[in-house]
Amino acid sequence: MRFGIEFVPNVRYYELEYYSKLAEDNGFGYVWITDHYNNRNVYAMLTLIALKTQNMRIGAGVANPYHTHPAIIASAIATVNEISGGRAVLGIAAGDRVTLERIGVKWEKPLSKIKEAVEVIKALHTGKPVNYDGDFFRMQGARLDFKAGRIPIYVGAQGPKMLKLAAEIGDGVLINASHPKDFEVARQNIEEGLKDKNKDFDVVAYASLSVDKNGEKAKDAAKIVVAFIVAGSPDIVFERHGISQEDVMRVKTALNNAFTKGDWKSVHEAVTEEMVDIFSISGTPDEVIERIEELSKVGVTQVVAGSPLGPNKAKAIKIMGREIIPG
Ligand SMILES: C[C@H](OP(=O)(O)OC[C@@H](O)[C@@H](O)[C@@H](O)Cn1c2nc(=O)[nH]c(=O)c-2cc2ccc(O)cc21)C(=O)N[C@@H](CCC(=O)N[C@@H](CCC(=O)O)C(=O)O)C(=O)O
Repeated sequence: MRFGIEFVPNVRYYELEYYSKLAEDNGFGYVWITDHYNNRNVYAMLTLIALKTQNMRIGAGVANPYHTHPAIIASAIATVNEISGGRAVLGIAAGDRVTLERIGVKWEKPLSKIKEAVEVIKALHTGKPVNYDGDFFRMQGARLDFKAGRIPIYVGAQGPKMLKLAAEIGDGVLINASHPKDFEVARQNIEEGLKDKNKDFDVVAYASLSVDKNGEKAKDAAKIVVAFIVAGSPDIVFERHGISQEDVMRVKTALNNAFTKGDWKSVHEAVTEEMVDIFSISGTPDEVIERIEELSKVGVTQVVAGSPLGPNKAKAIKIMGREIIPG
């Protein structure tokens, strides 16, 4: 099992630098930085981490070809690859529709857009001149004037068609999920995409994780993040896990109250223990290990620890290093 960690660059750069170094010192093999226009720039942060770490693979988790042209993504991640001595990985996905529409980006045809973007990026990374005539992207003799090196491309995917596409075109897939049931379903689409392809493929559980010696404290710390995941999840996931629409609505209403009236306590009350179990990997080190073992049984090959990591971030990273990530 590989272990990664996700950071959202909504903190000062020196905090991100500290936590990334701490993660490397505690055995994490991958660090993934999210990409939203309103946060610090993903490539600038990846460069900072490249300069401050030695071994961890460092990735955009995830870029999108809506607010950034794939030629720029190709160049930017290749630059990080050069700076890091060949440690870059690229995560790419359709982007967060609400965030993109806030900056007037027309968000349509995500499957075709991702397929074309990955084709363009791969072509540019060969170093040869690229001619490409797609529905979204056109290239006439485009070429990077520096060596990109071999950069694995992972696709962020939740839905069946995107999961299949990820397996067809990618080196791995980043799935925002924490429960084995979701990976059992995803695996069918992945296997369909992998058919007659002879390649290593990294199935990544890009999960909300919260660990502490005190399991209840850990689960409680996960509740706000879980509330956002619940609010953004499709009905098919609630049906799969038997979560009632009433419970979902209670969370959405509570989140709304939190934003309008600052009442975050009601969010904690609306998020059930069951939701924490389904939408996060939370609890004591033993409980986290148990879930990781369950995920491994359904084909997960990398667990990425996403927010909140624990009631205390630094302590949680050290607990992961000491008690969860094998020596
Ligand atoms: C678009 C959506 O794809 P999805 O992969 O299921 O979900 C989208 C999310 O993965 C996407 O929003 C990601 O960008 C979210 N995301 C992040 N989004 C960000 O903006 N920034 C991040 O840093 C980020 C990190 C991240 C990490 C892991 C991860 O899994 C996702 C992450 C979907 O609806 N897929 C359907 C296909 C929809 C479809 O058929 N579309 C047709 C027609 C649609 C039309 O007519 O417009 C088509 O594309 O041609 C499916 O897979 O079945």
